[in-house]
Amino acid sequence: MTDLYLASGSPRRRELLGHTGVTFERISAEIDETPLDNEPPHDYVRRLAAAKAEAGWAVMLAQGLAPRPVLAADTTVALGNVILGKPADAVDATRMLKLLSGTTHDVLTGVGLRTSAGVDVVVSASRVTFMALSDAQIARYVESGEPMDKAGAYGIQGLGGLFVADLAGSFTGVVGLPLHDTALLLGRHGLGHLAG
Ligand SMILES: Cc1cn([C@H]2C[C@H](O)[C@@H](COP(=O)(O)OP(=O)(O)OP(=O)(O)O)O2)c(=O)[nH]c1=O
Repeated sequence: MTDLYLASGSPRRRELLGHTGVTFERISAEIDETPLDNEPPHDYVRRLAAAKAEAGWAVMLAQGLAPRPVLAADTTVALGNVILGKPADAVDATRMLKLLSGTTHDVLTGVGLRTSAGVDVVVSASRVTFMALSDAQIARYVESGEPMDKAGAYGIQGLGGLFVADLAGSFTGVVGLPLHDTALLLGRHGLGHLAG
């Protein structure tokens, strides 16, 4: 029997979730990802992870699907209190990469699990240090197209990994679904390899 629904369009999240030992189906859940005025990044990812899980739960009910827990996640890059989401275009990606060049930033991933008891959220926080990037290196990277669907305009699992001089935290959290924290969250609800 299927354990849960994954409210995410991200192929990376689908692949990572498979490692936790749950069986799942995908469900769509679209939400407004605009940060509130002066919203701290930690509060923002927590709110979005919960909202995505709630949105998935609402879709499940509206479509009359079999009731199951709904898992969702949100990843954001934070430079201090500045939230860097997915770049709007190549110019925006270039702006973000210039901000990250030669600095250390936080990558926060919130994971929400909506059950009939409510929504349970965990946040994984990692610190990533970038090498100093030249304008030519940034231009070539933006040209590759890799930054476009990723928070902070880079993918640590791809070419973006070349820029990462140091990582403290969860590699899978940076990619979009922290395996350890997600498995513990699922385990608390009796699901997956870390249940019981
Ligand atoms: C920093 C970083 C982000 N990312 C990705 C993870 C997320 O997919 C994306 C941030 O966008 P999100 O809004 O978290 O997720 P999404 O829109 O891709 O998918 P969903 O349907 O679940 O809402 O950035 C990487 O793949 N590698 C990285 O190194």
